[in-house]
Formats: sequence, structure tokens, C-alpha cells
Amino acid sequence: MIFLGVFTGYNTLNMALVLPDNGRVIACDINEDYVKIGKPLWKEAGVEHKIDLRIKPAIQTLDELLASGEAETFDFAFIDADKESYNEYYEKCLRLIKKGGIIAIDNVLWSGRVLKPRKDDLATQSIHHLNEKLLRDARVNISMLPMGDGVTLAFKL
Ligand SMILES: C[S@@+](CC[C@H](N)C(=O)[O-])C[C@H]1O[C@@H](n2cnc3c(N)ncnc32)[C@H](O)[C@@H]1O
Repeated sequence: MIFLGVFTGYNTLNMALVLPDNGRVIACDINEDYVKIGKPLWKEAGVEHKIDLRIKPAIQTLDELLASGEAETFDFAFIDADKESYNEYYEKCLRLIKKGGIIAIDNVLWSGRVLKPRKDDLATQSIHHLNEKLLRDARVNISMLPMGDGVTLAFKL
């Protein structure tokens, strides 16, 4: 699976815990300081070998995966890095996952701001545009879960 936005690594750990022993998490973040907080727990939990941490802009990591021939090889992607890049993350993840795979997109409600994005609020505009696009995207079936800050599950057809 692909995990965009590791932060302290807590949910990366959760993902690694539920994967089989030969499963792999491509864990992407630009800030190693946050990741360092939770990384020791990956080892303590015995799942460090499943986590391939890439500290660089997530777009670059996704491009590298595509360039190394890994299109349509992943089962699941979780998008929770910088909101301004959500559309690019979605498009690249859609190429990387298999048919029948799932992309989970976090914060699609963005505390309700997506209803009326301000012109100068690029993060909210970005999420709003992706929400609108997903409604009409024939490449996926979607299910929007209105829990927490909203998570959309997009199933690749
Ligand atoms: C909301 S936090 C992620 C929370 C995490 N998914 C969790 O469940 O605890 C967003 C993360 O995205 C990272 N981030 C921001 N811009 C990024 C980029 N261009 N590429 C990769 N990661 C980025 C930040 O460093 C931060 O750790």
C-alpha cells in the first residue's frame, strides 16, 4: 500500500500491523522530525521490515514508483499529505493501484469549509475541486464516509 502523510507514524504502524508479513507500506513524508517520534515503535511492534519510508516530496516518490514500472501493483492508497496536491496525489495513486483497489482520501469535509471555499484558501479549494471531480469520475465508484473530518473511499473500476 501507499501512505501519503506519515506525520508521527501512528497510522502507518496501524497499516503495517494489519498487512501480511510480505506486505509493504510505501510511507511518504517530507518531515523526518515528526516521523522520528513514532518510528521506534515500528521496530518494537515487529513490523519495521514492512515499511519503506521515503523522506521527500510525495509527488516525487509516486513518480519514481511509476517510472520503475509499479503501475497497477498496489491494493490500497491513503492520501493525507498536503491538501494543495490532492488532485495530483489522486491521479498518480489511481495509476498505481490495481483494478478493484481502493484509494482513501482523508479530510474531505475539511471542517465544513469545502461548502464555501474562500478564493485565497488553496487547501480548501483543492479538496473542494477533488470532491466535485470524484462525483463524476467514471473510473471509480465512491463512498464518502461522513465520520470525523470525512473520508472518501474510491474503488478503481
Ligand atoms: C495531517 S498530517 C498526516 C497525519 C497522519 N496521516 C496520521 O494519520 O497521523 C500531514 C503530513 O503530510 C506531510 N506533508 C506535507 N507536505 C508533504 C509533501 N509535499 N510530501 C509528503 N508529505 C508531506 C506533513 O509533513 C505531515 O506529516
